[in-house]
Amino acid sequence: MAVDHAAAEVDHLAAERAAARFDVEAMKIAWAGSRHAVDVADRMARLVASDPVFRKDNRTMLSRKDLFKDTLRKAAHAWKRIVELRLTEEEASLLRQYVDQPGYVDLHWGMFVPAIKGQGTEEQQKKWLPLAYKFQIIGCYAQTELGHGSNVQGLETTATFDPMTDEFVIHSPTLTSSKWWPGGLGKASTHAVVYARLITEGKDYGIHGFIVQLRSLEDHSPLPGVTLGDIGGKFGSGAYNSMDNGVLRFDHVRIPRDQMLMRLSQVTREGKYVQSDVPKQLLYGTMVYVRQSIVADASKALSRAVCIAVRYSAIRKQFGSQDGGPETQVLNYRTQQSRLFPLLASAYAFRFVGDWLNWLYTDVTQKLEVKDYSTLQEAHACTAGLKAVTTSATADAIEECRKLCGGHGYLNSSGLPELFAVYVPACTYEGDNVVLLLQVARILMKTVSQLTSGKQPVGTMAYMGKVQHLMQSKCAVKTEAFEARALRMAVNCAQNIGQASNQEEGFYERSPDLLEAAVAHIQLIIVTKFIEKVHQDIPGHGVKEQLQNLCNVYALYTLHKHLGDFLATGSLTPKQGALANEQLGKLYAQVRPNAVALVDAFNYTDHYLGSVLGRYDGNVYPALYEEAWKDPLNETVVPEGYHEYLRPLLKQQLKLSRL
Ligand SMILES: CCCCC/C=C\C/C=C\C/C=C\C/C=C\CCCC(=O)SCCNC(=O)CCNC(=O)[C@H](O)C(C)(C)COP(=O)(O)OP(=O)(O)OC[C@H]1O[C@@H](n2cnc3c(N)ncnc32)[C@H](O)[C@@H]1OP(=O)(O)O
Ligand SMILES: Cc1cc2nc3c(=O)[nH]c(=O)nc-3n(C[C@H](O)[C@H](O)[C@H](O)COP(=O)(O)OP(=O)(O)OC[C@H]3O[C@@H](n4cnc5c(N)ncnc54)[C@H](O)[C@@H]3O)c2cc1C
Repeated sequence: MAVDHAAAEVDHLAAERAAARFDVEAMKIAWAGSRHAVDVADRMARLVASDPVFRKDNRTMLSRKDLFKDTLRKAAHAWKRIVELRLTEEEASLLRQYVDQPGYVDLHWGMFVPAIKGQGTEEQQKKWLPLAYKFQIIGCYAQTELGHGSNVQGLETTATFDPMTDEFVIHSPTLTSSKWWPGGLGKASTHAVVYARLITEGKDYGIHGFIVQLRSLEDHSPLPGVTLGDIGGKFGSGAYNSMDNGVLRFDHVRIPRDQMLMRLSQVTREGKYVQSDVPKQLLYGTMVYVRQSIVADASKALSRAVCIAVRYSAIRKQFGSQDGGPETQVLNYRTQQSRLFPLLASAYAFRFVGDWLNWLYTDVTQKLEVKDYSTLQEAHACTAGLKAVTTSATADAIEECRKLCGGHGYLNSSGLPELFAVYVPACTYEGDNVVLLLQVARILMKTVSQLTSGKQPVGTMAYMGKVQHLMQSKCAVKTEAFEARALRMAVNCAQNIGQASNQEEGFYERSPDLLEAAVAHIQLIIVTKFIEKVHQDIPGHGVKEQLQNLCNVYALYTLHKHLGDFLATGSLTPKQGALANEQLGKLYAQVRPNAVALVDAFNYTDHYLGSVLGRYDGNVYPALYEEAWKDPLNETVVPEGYHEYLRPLLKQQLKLSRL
């Protein structure tokens, strides 16, 4: 009976796949970006999935110590494979992604190396990068302190130049100046890029980066004057606990002068501070780089959750049978569709805006090389804003996917609890989302204030130049409604701030509204980039149509969810709002037969998904049943503790009942 039932579920996914109205292989290419991208990702995913060292199904059952050791083992094994197989940078980075276990390597490659590349001189790069590339040193990014994370200018660690010895003295003057949070710092790193206040000739020049060795390269013990360790267990079982986020204190630790990252500014042998002719914000360049990669990462995390929820919703049946006929797949419920399909559309939306952001980042970097700083603000606003909007939406969506899977979604074996626990700090790290949106809002206010002086906004702000038209128009076209909403919200905020006695006070008072204006601006960017994508030539039977549908779903769902904004700003009439909702229902019906194929296009292996509910073959129930028995609690039939705590209790009850 159980076996028959399982076979029927497997057939269900086959039937879903057969019903799809587009070419899945071509959609894989549209999702990944090219045939090459599909092939290389597929190869790396299979390499990881087929290697027993990379097994991760027991991860949530490991103690913190075992989990950490497992992470070290996986990282070392991954490196061995990368070297043995002579993998390219692209292949190696994909391999690490598919290993799918947060660890020191993420910060080594993701922040330590980029910080040296972005802020080190050529000479410094020549010295340090080869060591890092060969893992002769392991580095992390030590910026945040116990007392300050968001307010980078408020950091307290000092780097005081000593002209007598030509050294900097790195010191933690207070408890709150202890470095706190850097990943890889707690147990693994030998070096760090440390951000500290540069003091020379008695003057504080603010925050600068320094390369500091922390541990002996012989026996890994902390160097004299360095105190360091792990900051303790974090949210969720397994999850981010594989990472050794650390604490670090310095007691007058000396480093040579040439370990200050000197691309942006220098200290001479005599102790003179020299500022290069580059904007000082380039100090924040590593954060900009990581924020853009976090946007690409959002679509990965979201698509994994959606893949699990869609496949399981096609398998799961509840109600709907009369006189013993088949029950309804929960995917057929309109409510399930209206909760799930916008998330599917968001995964595609974030994927494409992530690609565009990567293009923008590359373009800005090339301009910086030739000292063109004109697009720096645009890069900051787009990376900060998109990082904030996509990570918040993704964290919420993973939790929604858990609920969409009912009770079984709460099991670790569904993969969703761990995915959520690993993902949710993305709303905080690399800039708290609210803090980042307020940065976007500042730039919006600056842009609005310049409109009257005739300065034409450029890039993603260009629409604000159509101020006359957008403030008055009735919007018939979808993008125009998004533009009008964003602009009118920004202009409202600017007018309200203008009425305050001083600008800063006004900004502070209006910050909740500013946050919403920033979200509106960023959502406009996401919608615009999705539309631009579907206007491109996209090969493959039915692929463009599916993407067009998803683009409409994303835009109309966003519009529906924020209808209050559109109505309050007069960007849409209530009637248009109601029509949009009607339309959305029709679009869901078009997505329905394609849903399983649309998540197949992500091309994830079962290993990477890590979910019994999201299995490609749909064989969910036997897998769930089998998985339960693997829990250490089931190693014995009678639990440990029975003799101490259950038996005496039960015997006591027996005695009492005999009384
Ligand atoms: C396992 C899953 C991993 C998934 C990740 C996937 C991929 C990532 C790859 C690798 C990474 C690996 C693992 C990732 C895991 C964890 C990593 C976490 C690492 C960290 O977590 S690492 C610490 C990050 N910590 C922050 O993120 C602090 C946030 N806090 C700030 O960032 C600033 O502190 C701010 C901006 C709030 C205020 O700063 P402020 O007070 O100095 O500035 P102010 O507001 O006065 O602005 C003055 C002028 O600078 C401009 N401006 C500001 N920022 C700029 C920028 N970035 N670029 C260009 N211009 C900028 C303004 O627009 C203005 O311009 P103007 O003068 O023209 O108006
Ligand atoms: C898993 C994880 C990994 C990390 N890895 C690293 C790392 O490798 N290296 C590193 O240096 N750091 C790392 N960090 C630190 C991280 O970058 C900071 O935690 C982050 O920048 C937020 O700063 P905070 O903790 O000071 O938050 P706070 O700024 O203290 O935020 C607390 C609250 O105050 C609000 N708030 C703060 N300022 C304002 C404002 N101006 N206006 C309105 N509201 C405000 C925030 O919205 C939030 O609600 C990591 C953090 C985590 C969780």
